[in-house]
Amino acid sequence: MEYTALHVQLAPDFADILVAELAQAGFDGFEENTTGFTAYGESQLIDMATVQEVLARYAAQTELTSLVEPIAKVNWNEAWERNFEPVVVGDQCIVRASFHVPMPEYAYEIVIDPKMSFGTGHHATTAMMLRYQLDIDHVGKRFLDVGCGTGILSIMAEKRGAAGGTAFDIEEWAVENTQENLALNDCHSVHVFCGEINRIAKDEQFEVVLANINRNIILAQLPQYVHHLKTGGILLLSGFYEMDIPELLHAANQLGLTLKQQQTLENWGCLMLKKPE
Ligand SMILES: C[S@@+](CC[C@H](N)C(=O)[O-])C[C@H]1O[C@@H](n2cnc3c(N)ncnc32)[C@H](O)[C@@H]1O
Repeated sequence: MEYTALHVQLAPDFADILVAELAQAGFDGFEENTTGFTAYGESQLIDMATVQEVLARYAAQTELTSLVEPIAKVNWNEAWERNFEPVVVGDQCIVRASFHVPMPEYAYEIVIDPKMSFGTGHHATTAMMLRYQLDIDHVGKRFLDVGCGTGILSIMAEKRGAAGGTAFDIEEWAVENTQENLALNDCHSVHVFCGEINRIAKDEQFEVVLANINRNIILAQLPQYVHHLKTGGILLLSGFYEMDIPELLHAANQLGLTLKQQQTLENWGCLMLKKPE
């Protein structure tokens, strides 16, 4: 397998948004440094025309330099061990890697070895999803984790007392990583598969649906999330920008959902929605 590394230097204000756009163009690993970041991805999955368009657009707005380099292999263990600091979410939860010292003083200690998957709690969208998971009742409930990445939201759901759930992702490596991280956290109630939401049985419903993906996928799949959500159930959404909230709320209202809470962090948005009884 061949990989591509894209080294980018730019003003920090633009980094998060650019990372999101590059992720949509096929890059799936990001390593921050003091002047920018390096994006990694499997060469054949990267849409280089889109990448060039995106870089040109950012270069017109801010000082940006970039260098594309083919690389044989990414040593993810080295990359994330260099960069992964434990991250505190709310005041009860810590997300750390397996090589950090245990921190049992936190009510929810989540151990993540992310490798190439998204979802360490460092990203604003994951952090906001986790914060809302600390607010909602999971006890005895079943959940659906759409786009599970590292599996972090499923781990939190089980630690919060959920009876079990289903997690899936379109990326095989994310599914493998979710399975590894579930095992690291002694979570055994989650069924994980590689694929899309249409693989969920038509009549299967969940009390909690978690989807931290992106604006376009959420808008396209919202009817399916609602279909698989039990009445009285909670849908948590993130992965979109603050400016997309009105459009997403409108779509959610059209489908009969009511807004319970909303939050924003670093220009990203997160919604807590309810399917009325
Ligand atoms: C922003 S990450 C979120 C990861 C994790 N759930 C979190 O909250 O940190 C989005 C994940 O969705 C996956 N994904 C993208 N499109 C998808 C789709 N149509 N169906 C399922 N997963 C998808 C990506 O591979 C990625 O792992």
